[in-house]
Amino acid sequence: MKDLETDFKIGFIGFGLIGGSIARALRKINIEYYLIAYDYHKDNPSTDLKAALDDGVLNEVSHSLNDFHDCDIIFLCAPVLKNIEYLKELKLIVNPTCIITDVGSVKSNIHTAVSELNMESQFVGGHPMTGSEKTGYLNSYALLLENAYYILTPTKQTPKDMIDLLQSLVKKMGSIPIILDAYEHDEITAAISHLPHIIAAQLVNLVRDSDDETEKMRTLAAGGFKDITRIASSSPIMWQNICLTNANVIIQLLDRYILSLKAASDALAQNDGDFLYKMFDTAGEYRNAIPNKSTGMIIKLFEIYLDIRDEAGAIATIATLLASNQISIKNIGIIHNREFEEGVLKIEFYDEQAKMQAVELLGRYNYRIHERK
Ligand SMILES: NC(=O)C1=CN([C@@H]2O[C@H](COP(=O)(O)OP(=O)(O)OC[C@H]3O[C@@H](n4cnc5c(N)ncnc54)[C@H](O)[C@@H]3O)[C@@H](O)[C@H]2O)C=CC1
Ligand SMILES: O=C(O)C(=O)Cc1ccc(O)cc1
Repeated sequence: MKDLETDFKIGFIGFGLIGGSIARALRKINIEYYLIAYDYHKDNPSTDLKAALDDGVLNEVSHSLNDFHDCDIIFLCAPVLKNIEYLKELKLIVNPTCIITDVGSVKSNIHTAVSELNMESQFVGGHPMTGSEKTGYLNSYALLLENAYYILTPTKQTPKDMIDLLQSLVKKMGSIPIILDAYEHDEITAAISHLPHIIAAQLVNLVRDSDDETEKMRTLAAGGFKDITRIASSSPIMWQNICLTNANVIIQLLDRYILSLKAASDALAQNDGDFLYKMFDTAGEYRNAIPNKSTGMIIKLFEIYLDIRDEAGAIATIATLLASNQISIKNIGIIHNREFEEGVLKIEFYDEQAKMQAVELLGRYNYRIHERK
């Protein structure tokens, strides 16, 4: 087995937010790695993959899986049902020493497929516990992986040197590797990830169906609603695949959740103040104890809120000030609903350093700045 310093050839099948972020992180680890991605679009080549070639993140884009025959590692980064479909073909192509890993949000299904294909000696399941509702290479960035837990689910037959190598690579990407059993993984992620995505989607659908043609609900939707429904903007195909492949575990939790909602409804009907108080109190206590910084499934937002004068050119002045100090803005916009956020202008930066520089600069110009803790 090669060590991490050598010139690996690393393949990607599926190259969006997660595949792109991993490739960017690998490129930072070792400029010599040869990174190749599969383009499954037969007719019109993917613009994302072209961009990655132009950026120097990828060395090669190929329409043929045969070009992956000499890969040292292959990352499967497509929707979970698609990842499984590639195993059979890869088995006929790759060397037995090639580590095949995936990044899918469900693990037991791919382990079952790997075992049926007798590929256990070269497979290690993977799942970076980080991400966002955004998709595609253009939204990817190496720092996405930093300080995030990265779950690895080796099989009983995965050689130790393959597990060690992948663990080292994960660490070098800035993530924190954790080894878990595939079934345990699926129970945990059903509760903390899969169920919340269903709840967020159906809550948004409920509001959408309750709104009338004046769309007051949509207009007035406040911070709390937006906080708990951000993930409703996630990729429909990705979440359809996740739900279909972890259905049994999700159903059990969903049924318990429905009972808990019924209990809340009964408490309201019975004017049961004790129940309602306890419901909010226990939830708040647990929620407040979830680590807020650096690790876990929390996307890192580098944003600030500013009070600005409601006059022409106010935003342009700030944008110019930042640009002339080489501080790039990722997003900028007025917050019309001030129920939650203080300040009316929201500015998002690419990283913590840019945010700190902006805070310092705008502070010097006497802008009132609010940071969300
Ligand atoms: N989005 C997130 O926050 C996280 C996603 N994951 C997992 O990562 C995987 C990829 O998700 P993202 O990168 O977020 O999605 P994405 O939508 O950004 O990227 C998926 C990529 O797969 C490609 N693709 C679709 N069908 C394909 C096929 N048949 N063959 C080859 N490529 C195909 C798409 O063109 C796209 O480039 C999924 O399995 C998901 O469960 C894991 C952790 C976090
Ligand atoms: O956007 C978020 O907060 C997420 O929950 C991202 C996410 C999506 C899927 C995963 O398997 C892991 C993380």
